[in-house]
Amino acid sequence: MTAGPGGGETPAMEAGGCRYQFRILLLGDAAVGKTSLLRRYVGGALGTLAPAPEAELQSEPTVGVEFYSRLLQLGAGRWVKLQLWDTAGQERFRCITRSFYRNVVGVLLVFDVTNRKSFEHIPHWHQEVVATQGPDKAIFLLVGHKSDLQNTRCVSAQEAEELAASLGMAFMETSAKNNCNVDLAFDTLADTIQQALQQGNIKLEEDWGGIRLIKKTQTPQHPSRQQQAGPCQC
Ligand SMILES: Nc1nc2c(ncn2[C@@H]2O[C@H](COP(=O)(O)OP(=O)(O)OP(=O)(O)O)[C@@H](O)[C@H]2O)c(=O)[nH]1
Repeated sequence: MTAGPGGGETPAMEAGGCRYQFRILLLGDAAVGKTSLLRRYVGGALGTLAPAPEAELQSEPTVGVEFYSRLLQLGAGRWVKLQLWDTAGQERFRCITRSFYRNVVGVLLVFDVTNRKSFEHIPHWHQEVVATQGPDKAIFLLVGHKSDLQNTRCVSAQEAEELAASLGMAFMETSAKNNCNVDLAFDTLADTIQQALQQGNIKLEEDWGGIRLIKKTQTPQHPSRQQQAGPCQC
């Protein structure tokens, strides 16, 4: 898989078009690193973020939901637009973030490997989405973030893998600081969604925004970031 910057059209895009849009949500407790992970992924497409000094990672708590996008080539000239929704982990924004659960096809459930509570809350985050969407609608990936902090880790990879297996999803560790597995996490989720779509396990539905067919003219001009307090209308 290769990723494009979301800007200028490549020959592959011209040939294959950007046919699908996958909506992907990042969920997890406050300060687990969702925004940093997402910015690293979107920034990586532009080639502007080399492994960064820690100061570049720091971000203000997310207010409501923030939107990003990135183009991704899944092979054979097939491009998808990933619409990436970064949610606030703070409880006071929960009513806003919940309104976004229904129209997503992919969810990165993020915990901080140095924060046990954030790991223990993962089944709750998972259940919130499943209760809104019904089972087997969204594809989940469990992400143990801040893997660079080995000395203060309090969740082992093995127990995270066991939790992921019990919830029927894959598990991966990432670090925005070291740029470890960041692309791999998003690309793996997108690839799994694409396969589910091809196999008919996930279907396009008119009244569901998780996957959309989009025209070439609707491809994003730049990786973008917007902030909204209500559901996206596009
Ligand atoms: N060591 C380390 N710190 C990180 C990493 N990713 C994020 N952080 C730090 O973790 C803190 C929280 O990061 P955010 O990206 O704002 O976390 P968030 O989950 O988006 O937080 P909310 O918006 O409040 O839900 C910041 O101080 C980041 O610098 C990482 O990979 N390694």
